[in-house]
Amino acid sequence: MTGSTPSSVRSSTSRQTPVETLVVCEAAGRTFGKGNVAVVAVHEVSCTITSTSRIALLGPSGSGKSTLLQLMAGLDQPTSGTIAWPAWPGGPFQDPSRAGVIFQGLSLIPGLTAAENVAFPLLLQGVEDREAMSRARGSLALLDIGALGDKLPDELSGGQAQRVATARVVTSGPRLIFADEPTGQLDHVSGERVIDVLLEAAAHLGAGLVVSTHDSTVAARLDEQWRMRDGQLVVTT
Ligand SMILES: Nc1ncnc2c1ncn2[C@@H]1O[C@H](COP(=O)(O)OP(=O)(O)OP(=O)(O)O)[C@@H](O)[C@H]1O
Repeated sequence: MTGSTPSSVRSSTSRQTPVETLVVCEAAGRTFGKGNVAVVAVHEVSCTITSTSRIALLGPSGSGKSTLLQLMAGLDQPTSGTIAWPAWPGGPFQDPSRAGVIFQGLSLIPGLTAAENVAFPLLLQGVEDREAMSRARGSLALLDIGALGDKLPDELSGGQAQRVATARVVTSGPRLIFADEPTGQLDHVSGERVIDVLLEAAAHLGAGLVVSTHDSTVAARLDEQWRMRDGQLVVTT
């Protein structure tokens, strides 16, 4: 992206640390259900995410991308194998300054405006109201939706809500950013903008970034393209 570092991100502490291992999956698997109805969503995946990882996760619908992201974010538990977060032995759980997830579906808090939704994790971190709202509005502007700060989630289109969710994650300054098809509902220009913001935030925060996508143009923006098929990570380039 041309231009300066996001102000909302810039105001977070800059982390110029060496490469750090953030997630280690060892033969991790996730099976839903039991017996005849069991679905193996993720099968024996071994991989490592570091603070400099910029990974696109590709694969057909149902291949296990979302499930793997949820496992790596600590939002779900493997039914086989292990997942570890060396920097946080207790896991990144529920801490927006550790891991941030941009979900596929709607994840905004209904009663809060777009700006309040973005500011919310900052308030939880103890940032003062005015500062939190200012940083929230800065992030919304960065994603070209600065005019929507006072709208409620149900007044937003799917693509606008997706960008608010992106703003919320990058503003809270996580060390791991997981984005599940963050450009799925966006036109090309808006999608490029979202990827710009994610890459800049990851660089500034020293955060590992994993983006699941069906869009090869989006995938090409990331350093590595990982492919999933039937729950397995089949190619890592
Ligand atoms: N909570 C669940 N209960 C039962 N099955 C599930 C659950 N979540 C996912 N699955 C199944 O696990 C498999 C992998 O799903 P997942 O959502 O991870 O795929 P995906 O690659 O992200 O798909 P898409 O590209 O469509 O988002 C699918 O067969 C899906 O139906």
